[in-house]
Amino acid sequence: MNPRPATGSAPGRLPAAAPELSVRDVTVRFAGLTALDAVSFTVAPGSVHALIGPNGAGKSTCFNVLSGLYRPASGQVRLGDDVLTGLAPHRIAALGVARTFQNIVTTEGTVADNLMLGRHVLSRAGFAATALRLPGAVREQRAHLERAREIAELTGLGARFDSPVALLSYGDRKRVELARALCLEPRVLLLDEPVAGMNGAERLRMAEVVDAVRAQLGLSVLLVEHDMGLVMRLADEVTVLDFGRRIAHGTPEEVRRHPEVLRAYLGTPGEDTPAGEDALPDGPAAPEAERAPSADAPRVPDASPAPDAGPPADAPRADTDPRADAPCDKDPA
Ligand SMILES: Nc1ncnc2c1ncn2[C@@H]1O[C@H](COP(=O)(O)OP(=O)(O)OP(=O)(O)O)[C@@H](O)[C@H]1O
Repeated sequence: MNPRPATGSAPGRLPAAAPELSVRDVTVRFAGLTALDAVSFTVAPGSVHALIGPNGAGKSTCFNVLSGLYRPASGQVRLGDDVLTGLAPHRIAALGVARTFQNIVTTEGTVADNLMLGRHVLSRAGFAATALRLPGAVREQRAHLERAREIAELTGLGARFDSPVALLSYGDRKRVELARALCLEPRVLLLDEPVAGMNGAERLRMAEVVDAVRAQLGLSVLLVEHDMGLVMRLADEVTVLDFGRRIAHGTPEEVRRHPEVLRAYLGTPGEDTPAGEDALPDGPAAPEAERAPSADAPRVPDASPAPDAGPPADAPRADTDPRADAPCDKDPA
């Protein structure tokens, strides 16, 4: 495994160029349910790649595999030459893969405090040196603080750097979450529904920030998002999942007219949509209950594991369980 360049020694430095993130034939099962079925895709260096699909398609499960929360039953994830499959979340983060979560958990401390938490992984000074305020440790802290401030500026939080997070608007707090992930100096950023719950202005702001981050830091972004307007605007490539299978892949324009994608989202076969007409809505996807049901299956699978053979009781649900933030190393099968 290639050790990651030590950004801790030069906290202001740009991260090394993003290597390719490759997901190959990844399968995850929860008891009898196959949440991911031999899914493959590649996030090209420096690109924004969207992973979309209706509720229950397997997007969060895929993120949990990529960030080390779940171990797949089979398949492999690689970042350049490094195999990520089976590594603990903190080791994956140290190799340059950072993620945000759907639910905001940040309510404590100031923006600066939260961003410095993100820098913690890169710190070289030990606890004692920091506590004793030895000169080297003080210098390092100062450099990290400077870098955290730069990242706050980049994400539009510069003026809020010393503000308590609890006083920020929802959109600002979501950007604190993004900025905290960026403080790890990632080469690949996994964004899990970054605009969920935001109003139109906040969505636009987040889109601008993601654009700026990609352009200025040169990292790759893997985006899970229900807001098709955002996906179409930001993504270079899109992979579409449905019931754990990859049903389409291509540019945003290609997937929005793909018959399988139409079927999955709208419950209608592709030929019902006149040529040239957009397949997917530009705004946020309609709530699941408002969508037409698929011809052959319910669109909201039962999220509960089978009572007799489900995953461990403490397996994190990234979308509902705050413990999903806590590093763990569960095999869901
Ligand atoms: N911890 C778990 N235990 C049992 N089943 C699970 C677990 N996590 C996910 N599933 C199931 O796996 C399937 C994929 O779920 P996942 O959350 O990955 O979908 P998703 O595409 O992220 O959906 P959403 O858009 O609603 O977040 C669903 O059928 C879900 O019920």
